[in-house]
Amino acid sequence: MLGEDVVLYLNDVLIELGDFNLRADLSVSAGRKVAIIGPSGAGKSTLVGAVAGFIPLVRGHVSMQGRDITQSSPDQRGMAMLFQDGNLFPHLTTAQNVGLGLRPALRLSADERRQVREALARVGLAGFEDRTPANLSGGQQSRAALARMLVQGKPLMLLDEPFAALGPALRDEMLDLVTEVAADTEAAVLMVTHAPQDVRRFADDVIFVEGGVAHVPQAAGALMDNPPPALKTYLG
Ligand SMILES: Nc1ncnc2c1ncn2[C@@H]1O[C@H](COP(=O)(O)OP(=O)(O)OP(=O)(O)O)[C@@H](O)[C@H]1O
Repeated sequence: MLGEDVVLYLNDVLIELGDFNLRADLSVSAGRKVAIIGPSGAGKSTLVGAVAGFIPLVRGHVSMQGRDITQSSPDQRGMAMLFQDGNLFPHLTTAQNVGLGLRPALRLSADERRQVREALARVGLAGFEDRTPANLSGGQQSRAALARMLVQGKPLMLLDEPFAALGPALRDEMLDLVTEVAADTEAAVLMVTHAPQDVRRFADDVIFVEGGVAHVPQAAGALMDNPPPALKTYLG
């Protein structure tokens, strides 16, 4: 039996995309920050896509907090997601983009509008409510997307290289903000990244994806200090 604090469980999962296969049999505990790393083309985005429900499984089951979501659509899975691009709708204001996290139809109550304002203030965007994304910097756009995750308050946040386009200092700021948002909402985080320094800054655990397998999460510090051969080769 799995412990009660397991938020995500991939049970004997097999994913196939054309000739590509990926296996995963692992769990993520509540509140853990997990980096997904591995060589290009190893299947990191595929793993996240399967967890999010965009890629069907050939075999196995995905559970969230004990609920089998294998057949659930992405919007029914109870996760918040952030991807590399396209996180904000260009025709909506910052406040509306965040409000979508509460209500897809955007008819917010006074209390929900207050939540949106508070979330924007929490990520350093007070006063930016009425701007559209085109009038925000890259870092501000990332902050707005994180504010949306904050109001969603889901137990799992999935991020696929959301800050790849930002410079190193800004990336560090955003990773710290993800940590704060996750702490506020007590969410676990699964984040794809290419950068070993991101792992050290952010992650409690690492899922190493390589050779057609998403390996079980291992403690980040010990793994990075003493990587097994395949990880050592990847890290260079
Ligand atoms: N729709 C598809 N049909 C067939 N093969 C696919 C499809 N999508 C991805 N693949 C293949 O699946 C493998 C894993 O791709 P994926 O994007 O998950 O890798 P990744 O580890 O995220 O890579 P990167 O670090 O370069 O972003 C690759 O070999 C890719 O070519």
